[in-house]
Amino acid sequence: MTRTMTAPPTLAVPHWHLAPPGARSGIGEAADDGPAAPVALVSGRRLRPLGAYSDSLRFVTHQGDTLFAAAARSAGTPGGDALHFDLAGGPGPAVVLFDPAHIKTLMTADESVAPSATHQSPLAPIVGRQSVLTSIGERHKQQRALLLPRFHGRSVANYQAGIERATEDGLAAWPVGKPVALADIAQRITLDVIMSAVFGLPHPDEASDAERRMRKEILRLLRLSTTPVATLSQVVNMRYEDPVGLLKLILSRVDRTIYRVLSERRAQGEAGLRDDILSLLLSARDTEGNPLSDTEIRDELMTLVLAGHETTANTVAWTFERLTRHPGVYRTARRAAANDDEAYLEALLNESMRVRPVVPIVARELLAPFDFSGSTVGPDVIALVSILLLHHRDDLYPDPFAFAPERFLGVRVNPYELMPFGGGIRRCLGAPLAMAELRTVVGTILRRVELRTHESPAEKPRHRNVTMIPGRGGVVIADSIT
Ligand code: HEM
Repeated sequence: MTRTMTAPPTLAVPHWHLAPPGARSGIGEAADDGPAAPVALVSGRRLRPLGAYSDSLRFVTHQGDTLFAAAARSAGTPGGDALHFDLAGGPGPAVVLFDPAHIKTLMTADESVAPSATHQSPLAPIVGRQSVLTSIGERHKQQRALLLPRFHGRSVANYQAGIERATEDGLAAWPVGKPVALADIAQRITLDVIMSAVFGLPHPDEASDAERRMRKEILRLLRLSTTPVATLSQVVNMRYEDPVGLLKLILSRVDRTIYRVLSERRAQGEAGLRDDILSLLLSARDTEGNPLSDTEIRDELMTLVLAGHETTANTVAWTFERLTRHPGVYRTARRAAANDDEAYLEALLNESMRVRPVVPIVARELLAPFDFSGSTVGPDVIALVSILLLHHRDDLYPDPFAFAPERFLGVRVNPYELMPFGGGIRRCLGAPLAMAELRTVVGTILRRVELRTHESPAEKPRHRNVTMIPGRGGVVIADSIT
């Protein structure tokens, strides 16, 4: 991608997602000369617990608006290519990065000085502390090495038939002529795919009673997590490593069903071993020959099921939320899908994940001082990579708020300029599976479903745990399905 600089920013709307296609973000301006001075996003001014909590809540619920406004304010000032803040009740002092050079420094740093901070994320109390997502160091390396082969190359090809079957089922259940939240339809598809990868179920109908109950409880957990009470519970849980309050109550129901599935499979012994991830975990041994405990397996399963389906489903929903508001792009995409134009489909998915990254932020812990363009940051600071801001830099993406898949045609993507799957040794484990699902689900919908385009305002992004999802689930109306 080329860097070009033009006029000052014109993002004159209260919410970033309503910015017109020609608006500039202001992010990516060269700094004036002068000593680098970190720019405060939230100052230490408000030290009263209530003020701190309202800042935390605003950051959780309006992350994009907060960051875009702060980044535009500081753009072009010395040190303005990073934002600093400190939210009491949150992770403590933090720096927000959105410059590819800073991000590369961070992502390629040794894990001993910049480990993942996922164990402090809102997901940690839910998935537990022993999973590939939340562990660090040697344990993370082992967990990742164990699981990686299941999410790469040939293994993903093995899931293809399941992805196609789940997509067919999803289309069959889609009512014509009625508004539907595409996230719901896509979620059923991606949940089926990940459940069969994890639990080896050829079809949901063939699941045992315990497995069906577990699926139901997981769906209930997801539905509850969209409510305002859940957002509040998320803020409350930021202070604790283990779940408390409402979250604890909800999780204990889900956990009971997971442990029931585990004991069912353990009881089946050799006969219970299938070609699935649960079997892999049940037969795994650590360096001393000990099997994984039930809690360790539970944490891993919960991680894979949660990380593995909601993200993908909401990427499908965002893709069509954008397409139905851009009739010209939608027509081009349908033609491309009908002609099996894989390059266009890939560019479309890149553009969709650029403008609406479902995981808008990833975190690392700075255990040593880091130099970001002359500002020394750390130790003991959380570095948050704002994927959302990175993806809207004027210098990398001219007209950053426009939805233009062709910008990615014939372009070799730089991994520090487009990073919907994060980066470094913590890059999304399931990215190849996610891409396979997205190609099939988005491609099939483009080919077989005629969607009504419309001019209603963009859906408001809603922040749920670590994800940014379409506020209404990506509402679309199918005029016909063939
Ligand atoms: C479009 C869909 C998806 C998106 C946008 C996405 C995004 C991400 C991101 C941003 C991270 C954090 C990376 C970092 O810290 O640098 C991550 C981690 C992870 N994702 Fe995904 N993901 C998707 C689908 C999946 C799927 C299908 C799975 C399947 C199991 C999965 C499993 C994981 C796991 C296990 C991790 C933790 C990796 C580690 O810490 O080593 N994700 N994902």
